[in-house]
This record gives sequence, structure tokens and C-alpha cells, in this order.
Amino acid sequence: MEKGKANIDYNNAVIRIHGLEKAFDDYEVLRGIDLELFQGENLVVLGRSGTGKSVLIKIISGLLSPDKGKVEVLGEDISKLNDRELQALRIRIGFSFQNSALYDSMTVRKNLEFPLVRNRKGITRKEIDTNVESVLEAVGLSQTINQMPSELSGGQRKRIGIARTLILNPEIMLYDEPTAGLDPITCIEINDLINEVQQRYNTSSIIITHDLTCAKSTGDRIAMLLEGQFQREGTFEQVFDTNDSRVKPFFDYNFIK
Ligand SMILES: Nc1ncnc2c1ncn2[C@@H]1O[C@H](COP(=O)(O)OP(=O)(O)OP(=O)(O)O)[C@@H](O)[C@H]1O
Repeated sequence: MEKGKANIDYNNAVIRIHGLEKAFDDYEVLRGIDLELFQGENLVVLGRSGTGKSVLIKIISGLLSPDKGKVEVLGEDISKLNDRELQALRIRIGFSFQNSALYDSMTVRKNLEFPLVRNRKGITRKEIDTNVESVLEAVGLSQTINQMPSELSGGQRKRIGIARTLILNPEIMLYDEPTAGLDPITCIEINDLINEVQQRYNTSSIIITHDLTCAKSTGDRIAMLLEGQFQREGTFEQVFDTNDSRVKPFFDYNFIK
């Protein structure tokens, strides 16, 4: 499906990173990251394995601390937050990890109820049911409500994982390799879902991927991590309009040149 026009507010950055550095022992992974994610935007982050994409996501979510630089998420300087404040901020961020990590012993319904019951004190039974039905409808899987995760396909599990994240109405979505391990048709469905989530929930998202079809179909902007910095950034066409030997193979490999 063609990506619809995104409603992006370029005057409002929900993530603002300046001069971010992070090393492990002598290995400098992030060497001066500057990045903004705008309200309503889908930003795709590309980079070779081991370039620090996951480290970046962990720093944004407060799971790792930067060595240097400033990281502001939803207006909060994360280095100034205590554990309770960090936890409150994390609830406003949805994480879609590679192995959707559903609870195998719980039905789809129970999996979706879990974050609500845990994070929304005082929520009523009726509100829980309405929320569960609404996110299941959003990901196109209403019929699976009473199924167990083991009865779902990989693509369906991925969708339920995304639904479980959406149920808390996150302002920011972080997708870590959303199409990894899925067949091409399911990949297209997941790409469409990422775009539908952007439109329907007005989320701002970072999408980490090696899949350039995913990058092209979901990204309003692409940022490429090279040697610890975002050295190429722009639209898909702008980023790949180069003979740079660090960049060109990504394109050639994905589009079989
Ligand atoms: N907690 C840690 N302690 C030590 N080194 C780490 C830690 N976390 C990450 N690293 C190192 O930082 C580098 C970047 O790792 P990261 O997982 O961010 O890569 P990535 O770009 O996400 O890779 P991939 O595409 O393979 O998922 C790697 O060399 C990794 O070994």
C-alpha cells in the first residue's frame, strides 16, 4: 500500500539528541550523535550490524546512560530523571522488539490486558474490554482474541506484539527490526501496519531495520549510522543517491543489482 501523507509537526521534536557519545571499554560506539524525531514522523535508522542502533534505542529509553551529550525525550532530559520518573516516561514509549515476547501461557486477550492492568490503576472491566477490542481491530486480528500465541503465525504474533504496545497509547513507538524473519507478503503487511499506526494513533516512531523495502515504505526520513554518527540523512532517494562504498551495498543487496 502507498504511504499516506503524514501529519508531521516540524516545530515540535519529541526526541532531541545532541552530541551523544557512548563507549564500551575502548570501543567508541556512538561518536557524536545529533538527532531529532519530529511529532508524527516515521524515522528509519539504518546501519550495519554492531554500529550501535540498539545502544541508541536503549539510551533513549533510559536503559543505558550516555557518556556525553544531551538526550531529551518528550521534553524530559533523561539524565535528570529518577527511577520513578524514568518509569513514567517509559510508559509513554512503545517498544516493538524483534521477538514480540508474548506470554505463551496467556490468550491474546490476557496478553493485551496485562499492560493495562499493570499500568492503569483503577481501570474498569468495561474500559479494559473496549481497549482490547479497539487495538485488536486496529491490527486486524479481532478474531484471534481467545487464541493462544502458539496458534498464531509469526506475522500475527508480531501484530499482537504491536497491539500490546499500542494499548497504552504511546506517544513514541520504537520498532526494532519489525520485518526480520518474516516472508515478503507479511513484511508488506507489517509495513502497512506501521503506517496505519502512525496515522491512527498519531505516533512518532523510530524504525530500526536492514530491510530497505520497509525503510522506503515506512520512512518519512532515513538516517544512516556510519562510524558512530548520522552521516547521511534525508529521504530514501537522497540517502541512496551516492556511490559511497559504505552506503551503496545496502541498496544493491536489497534491490538485487
Ligand atoms: N552492554 C554492553 N556492554 C558492552 N558492549 C556492548 C553493550 N551493548 C552493546 N555493546 C556493543 O556495542 C556495539 C553496538 O551494539 P548494538 O547492539 O547497538 O548494534 P546494532 O547496530 O544494534 O547491531 P544489529 O544490527 O546487529 O542489531 C557492539 O559492538 C556491541 O558488542
